[in-house]
Amino acid sequence: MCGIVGVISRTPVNQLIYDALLLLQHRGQDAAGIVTMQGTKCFMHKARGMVRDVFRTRNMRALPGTVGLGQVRYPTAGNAYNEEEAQPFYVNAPFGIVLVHNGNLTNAHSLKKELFDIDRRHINTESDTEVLINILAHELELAARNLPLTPEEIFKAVSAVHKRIKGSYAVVALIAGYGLLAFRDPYGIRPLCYGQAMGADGNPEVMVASESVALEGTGHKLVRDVAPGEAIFIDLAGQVHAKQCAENPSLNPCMFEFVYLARPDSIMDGVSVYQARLNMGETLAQRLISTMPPNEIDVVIPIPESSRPSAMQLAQKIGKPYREGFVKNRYVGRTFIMPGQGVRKKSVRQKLNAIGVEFKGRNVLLVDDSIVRGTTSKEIVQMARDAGARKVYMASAAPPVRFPNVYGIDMPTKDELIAHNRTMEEIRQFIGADALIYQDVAAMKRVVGQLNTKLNGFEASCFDGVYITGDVSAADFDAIATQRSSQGNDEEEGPGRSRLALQGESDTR
Ligand SMILES: O=P(O)(O)OC[C@H]1O[C@H](OP(=O)(O)OP(=O)(O)O)[C@H](O)[C@@H]1O
Ligand SMILES: NC(=O)CC[C@H](N)C(=O)O
Ligand SMILES: [Mg+2]
Repeated sequence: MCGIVGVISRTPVNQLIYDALLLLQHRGQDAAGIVTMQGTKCFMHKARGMVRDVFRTRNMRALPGTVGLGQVRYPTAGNAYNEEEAQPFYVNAPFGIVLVHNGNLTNAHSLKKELFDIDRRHINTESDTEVLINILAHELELAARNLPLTPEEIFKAVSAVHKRIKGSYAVVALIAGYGLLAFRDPYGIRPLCYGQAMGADGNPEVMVASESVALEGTGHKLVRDVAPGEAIFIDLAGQVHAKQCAENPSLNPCMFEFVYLARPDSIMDGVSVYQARLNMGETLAQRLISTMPPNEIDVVIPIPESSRPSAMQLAQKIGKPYREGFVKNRYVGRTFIMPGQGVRKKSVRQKLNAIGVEFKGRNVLLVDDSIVRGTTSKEIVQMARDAGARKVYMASAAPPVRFPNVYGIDMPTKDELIAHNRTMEEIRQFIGADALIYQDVAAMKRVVGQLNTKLNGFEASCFDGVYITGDVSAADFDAIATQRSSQGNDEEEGPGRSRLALQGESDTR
């Protein structure tokens, strides 16, 4: 889950894209990049780090033009430390294409070989996005017959891309001299929406983004989500052309977006993320009431940040006070999307600190949105005990995460998941809680699904083991897991340099 954005305006877009990326920062903390286009010339700046660290005044000045796109990266292929894998990617032919991608291709390894052997294209990084842009370039080359390039030809190329690539992808691409292309995989796994605003000169401006919060926060009005399999092409005059390019599209957004990834103030595929989290809290409360007497609980405490809506609703439902027992250091990013277990573990303690008075002598119910590797829960339960809690119960607003994810969440192997091959009792012992309660898979799907009856289902493979695209082979799983683990994502940054420091450091460029 990276954050992507693209915009077509009549006035400079560098600041607008920067602002949108800041609003999408929660989707990727490892690298950021922007490309703008003036005439047919493209300008790019990308580097490792958070948005505020990557773009300095002089970088912003070097991004002229009224069309552009940007990305914040959370790697699911390749390596967090490789600057060359930061997005956007660029190919010079045909026309000049710049592309940003959120998702993960499950057949990147075989496509890479096909690109070299048949299409005569060389891929120089481990990034699946480099594969994707080359497939698009190849298909656009075949589809474009005469100049000028038409939207129909572009859509033909996207149809061909859908046939070749597998996995999840929300894409924004800039075609030099023509405009902005956006498309979404046929299952609608990763989110993509677009909106409009009156530009500074009174002309309409169109923005495409991963989440509606990026549109809203930059003064754009959400028009709609891009449909699964659909492509939209926005020409340089700001006119939006749209076409369904997939044969059997079906809307199955990633459940983990609603559980954790997205911001609560976003509306995704017609579902309010905030409401989804409230509903999960409510149904978790019902489950709790039926398995454990609420009277044994003195207080409900959320594990900041993402669990707050669920914890609040749960507390209200069981009639117990909701208290903020942990303070979050606002300068530490999200731990789950940090690369490497070592840094994730260290970061939990640096990110959260207990307020003793909320724990002392009490039976506390800690609520998190999800328990994935158990890094957070294990630390937090101990912190609650250290702060004087009598009993520490733990509740997860999502069901156990038992299966790897291959669609854009970086958990490619079963063994890293705390709930894989462990009984409830074993998980409880691992995290050290006095009791442990999880959401139920069917209940979660029901209470989120009821928020938009037009959804065909969810991509919820990490919870139920069902891979929605139905085409992930054992070899694909192996290739993805091997590729990730061979990339040294757990490596230290260098003498004395922690990842945390890197994320917040200022530089004097
Ligand atoms: O079991 P784990 O492997 O620890 O993963 C799950 C935890 O990670 C996430 O928090 P994170 O700190 O990333 O972000 P948040 O501030 O949005 O909650 C999530 O909200 C859980 O707290
Ligand atoms: N999380 C994502 O969407 C990652 C995009 C792409 N697979 C990368 O690793 O850069
Ligand atoms: Mg959390």
